Amino acid sequence: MHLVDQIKQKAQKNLQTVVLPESYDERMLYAAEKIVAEGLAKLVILGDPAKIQAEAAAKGINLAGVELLNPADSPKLDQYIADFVELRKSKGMTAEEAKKLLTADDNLYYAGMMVRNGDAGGEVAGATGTTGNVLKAAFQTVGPAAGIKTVSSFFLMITKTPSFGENGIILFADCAVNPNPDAQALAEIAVATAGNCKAFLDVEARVGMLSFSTKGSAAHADVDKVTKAAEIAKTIKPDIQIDGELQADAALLPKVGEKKAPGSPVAGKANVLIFPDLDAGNIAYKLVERVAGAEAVGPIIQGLAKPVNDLSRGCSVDDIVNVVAITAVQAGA
Ligand SMILES: CC(C)(COP(=O)(O)OP(=O)(O)OC[C@H]1O[C@@H](n2cnc3c(N)ncnc32)[C@H](O)[C@@H]1OP(=O)(O)O)[C@@H](O)C(=O)NCCC(=O)NCCS
Ligand SMILES: CC(=O)OP(=O)(O)O
Repeated sequence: MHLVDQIKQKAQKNLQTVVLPESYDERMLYAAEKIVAEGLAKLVILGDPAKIQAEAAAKGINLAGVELLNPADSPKLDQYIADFVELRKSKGMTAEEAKKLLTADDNLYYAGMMVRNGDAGGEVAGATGTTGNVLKAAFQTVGPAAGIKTVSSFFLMITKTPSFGENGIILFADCAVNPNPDAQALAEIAVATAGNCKAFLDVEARVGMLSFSTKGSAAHADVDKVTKAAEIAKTIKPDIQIDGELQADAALLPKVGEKKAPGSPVAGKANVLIFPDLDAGNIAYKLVERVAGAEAVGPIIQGLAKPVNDLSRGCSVDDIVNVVAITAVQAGA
């Protein structure tokens, strides 16, 4: 069964509530109709209910079964304002500023406080909002899970070539959050993504730490960062199967892996690819999606205390449905 269908089945068996703040993006309303029809999650959509209903009616979208909630009219608003002021008091947060953020048109902070307070199990946004804005709101409301220093992200890249990764599926990280991770952060990204490889694919990760060099073929500080990150990852998780630095061809193709990195436990069969920075990760996922025709599911955020997941502004309705299903599964885990 296709991975996305497996995830959807899990979501259907344990119905969770997901909040969608971006009612002002019509793709969210089309996705909501599908999510309810497929029984993937209970939904709360934030915004002016009259406006949302009018938009849905004009487009022939059926929102029966979806809760519509205007943050400005919510009985929880005052409690959320007080909680947010307390949460951000060391940053000088005032009640006035908190109210402004929690009733802002993007609804991102209100959605985050719903997740923080358990009024929704998870959140999906980013069809309209930039990743930076979605993440800032999530960091400030939900925050990192205990013990996590580096929140990051991964994509499930479902390629058309079964010989790559795990039956064609490869986890790419970090493609959305950390612009320029140092060796420690890169190691934490690798370890977190290896954990999600096991969680989502039920197989042990084989992590390729990517670079423009394989096993010393080039000498540069950027290469040193990647080799150091691989070493740090082994100290965080001694049983992790990880190798680097590796070029992408050495990580993915057995023949090239044998030639460039003989004896590597990962070369030629990596199912997790860790990119050295966000330039590489974000550009790579978009090229593999758009040029090679892979399905790119994500970005799935890893390391937050509760699930908040992002989207690309170029997402389709089905992309939203898929990420909501993943969020619901995470919320129910
Ligand atoms: C994610 C991002 C917005 C964080 O920026 P920032 O300026 O640190 O944001 P904030 O200051 O609002 O951060 C809020 C808190 O989260 C923390 N934080 C930021 N990034 C973090 C990370 N990766 N892991 C854990 N905590 C993080 C901050 O330290 C801050 O903590 P504090 O409030 O206790 O001081 C920024 O790194 C970014 O824009 N990343 C690129 C996003 C992007 O454009 N991706 C490409 C498209 S997908
Ligand atoms: C994940 C991502 O790249 O998002 P966007 O395309 O919206 O910048």
